[in-house]
Amino acid sequence: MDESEETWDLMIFGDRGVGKSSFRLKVSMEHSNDGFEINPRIEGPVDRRVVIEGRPCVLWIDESLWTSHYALTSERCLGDIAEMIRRYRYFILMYDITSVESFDSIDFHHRFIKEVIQKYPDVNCSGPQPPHEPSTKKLRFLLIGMKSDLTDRRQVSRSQAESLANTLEGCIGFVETSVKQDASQSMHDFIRALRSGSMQRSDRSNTWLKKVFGRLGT
Ligand SMILES: Nc1nc2c(ncn2[C@@H]2O[C@H](COP(=O)(O)OP(=O)(O)OP(=O)(O)O)[C@@H](O)[C@H]2O)c(=O)[nH]1
Repeated sequence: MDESEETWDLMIFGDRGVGKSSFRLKVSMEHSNDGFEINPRIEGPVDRRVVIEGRPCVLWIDESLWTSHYALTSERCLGDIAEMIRRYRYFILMYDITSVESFDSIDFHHRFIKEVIQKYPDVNCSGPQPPHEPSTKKLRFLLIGMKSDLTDRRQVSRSQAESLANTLEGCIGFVETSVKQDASQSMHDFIRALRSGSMQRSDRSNTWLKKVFGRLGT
């Protein structure tokens, strides 16, 4: 890997059927003509090279596959889940705008991630990426309302989602998107916001970023 490349590792959490795989596939396909490496593999993390604000980076996007099993999960499985989660520092909390149940589950997914990381600080991660520090303070979340094209079936309003994003610890913003629009844009906005965390407040000309950084307290 080019040393000037940044790596952004993200994992998507959300109920079954909210659109996690579709989102990853869409981001993957949208970048297939960037002139960078093409990896059509959708099983396992999507590893995609992109250029954001003129700087090359690698998006490493995975999704949680255990969603429906959390409550039934044994201690041993929870350890395995912790091992996976600790390879990621950035999380997308995804719901479907046509499903209030999936929206109601967001708080649960958010707590689950933090609790698992706190409970298993010493898991042995032997995968391709080293584990991150077991600190929940640095975790960053983006709330995504998927299927925004299905407005006639909407059950969750934008203002409800904005309120939730404001209350979730570590959540830096909220966007709605769908496979029928540019899904990568939300990804890029998220990464721009994370990347600019070290910028001075006066550098932040973008209103959306101002909102985000106001929340980060930087
Ligand atoms: N209209 C519309 N349909 C979508 C969108 N995203 C996903 N879908 C559909 O929603 C269904 C579920 O999408 P998936 O991507 O499989 O959802 P998932 O969260 O990965 O589901 P699990 O793997 O079961 O957890 C599929 O039929 C998709 O075609 C979207 O933005 N708009």
